[in-house]
Amino acid sequence: MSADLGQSPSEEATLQSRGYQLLRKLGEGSYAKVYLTEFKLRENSVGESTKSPSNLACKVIDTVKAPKDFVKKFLPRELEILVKLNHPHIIHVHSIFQRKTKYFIFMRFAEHGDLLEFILKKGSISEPQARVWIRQLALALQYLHDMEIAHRDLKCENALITNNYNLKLADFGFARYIVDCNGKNIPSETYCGSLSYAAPEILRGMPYHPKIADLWSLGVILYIMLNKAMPFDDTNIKRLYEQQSNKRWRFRAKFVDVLSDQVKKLAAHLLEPDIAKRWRVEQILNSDWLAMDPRLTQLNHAERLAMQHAQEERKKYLEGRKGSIAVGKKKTSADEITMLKDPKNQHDAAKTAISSPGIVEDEDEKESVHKKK
Ligand SMILES: Nc1ncnc2c1ncn2[C@@H]1O[C@H](COP(=O)(O)OP(=O)(O)OP(=O)(O)O)[C@@H](O)[C@H]1O
Repeated sequence: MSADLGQSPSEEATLQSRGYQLLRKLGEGSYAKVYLTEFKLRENSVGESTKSPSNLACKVIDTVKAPKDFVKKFLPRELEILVKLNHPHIIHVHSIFQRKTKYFIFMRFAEHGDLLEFILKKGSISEPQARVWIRQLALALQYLHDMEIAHRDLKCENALITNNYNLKLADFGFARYIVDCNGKNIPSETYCGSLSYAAPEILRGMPYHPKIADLWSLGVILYIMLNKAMPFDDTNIKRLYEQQSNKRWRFRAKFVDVLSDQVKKLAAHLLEPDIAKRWRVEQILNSDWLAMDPRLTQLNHAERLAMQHAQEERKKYLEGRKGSIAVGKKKTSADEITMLKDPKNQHDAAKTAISSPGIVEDEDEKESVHKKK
């Protein structure tokens, strides 16, 4: 057993025969561990690698170690949603395997880790950089919401940063479809995610609109980016709710004078306790703040393609729920492995992007990016 990697020799051998080798642990969540992985594509008849190895991240979920509720309810939803997503600002899932009690989700490796780690290491985010990243998250959210999916766990730890300083939304462990097959809204009743990012309507404990609650969490992320601090004291739920409802938050003294009125306005409209008044994703994308960088007012090719994809997927979903994934139902023999998402036969919206004049291009994504100096 490779203790650090939590792998048995047979598991290691099975993954290696498919070209995957776990290298080291990158992070850990409630029921999953994430590892840096080397992937060697085997293409010729004698099984030799014809391409240089690439790095991926692998999220390993052991259903034996997770609670029943998670395995029966949340994990199947996460897998069902992951296989459908294809957006330049959502972490690209390369392949998904099941072997015995474990699920292996191989995805793009984000070299600069998550946004929380980044802020803790490098400090608060400059306003121009926050503008690029909030736009990327807002577009990812618009895509999900167009597909009638709510994320329900938006937080800095679930926003990953690539080598080119692009932000990718990750972790769909609490995501769910929010309409039934007739397109009727199903309000959420389960409290999900992290308290610090939870909207006041969730804390009230009543059924809530998950799309609107996602926008509150985005407001918390915006605040954290700009202040390197949390907007509210969350050590006591009652106090947290009271602060949220009475808009008792402010920008830190050392930032308040340097931040633009436009970003302050956006933060106030997202951290808005009244759900009827809280800004929707389109209002963020059309805000004066984003327009301060004219390059960010246009969609690039990949972003436009992804929007079309969302409409098609929404239609398919409403026509009938196809291809839902049954977790843990199938018994597999020692070396048998079930493939839930194949690395082949995928088109990657992120790789079909074209450039816009004046925008710094990413090697494989060609998105808007401001480099952190
Ligand atoms: N693709 C990736 N590249 C680099 N690091 C990653 C990647 N995916 C996840 N991580 C790291 O692993 C951590 C845990 O991943 P993830 O949030 O998917 O697990 P989780 O068990 O669902 O977490 P949680 O309990 O918070 O919901 C992330 O916060 C991040 O630091």
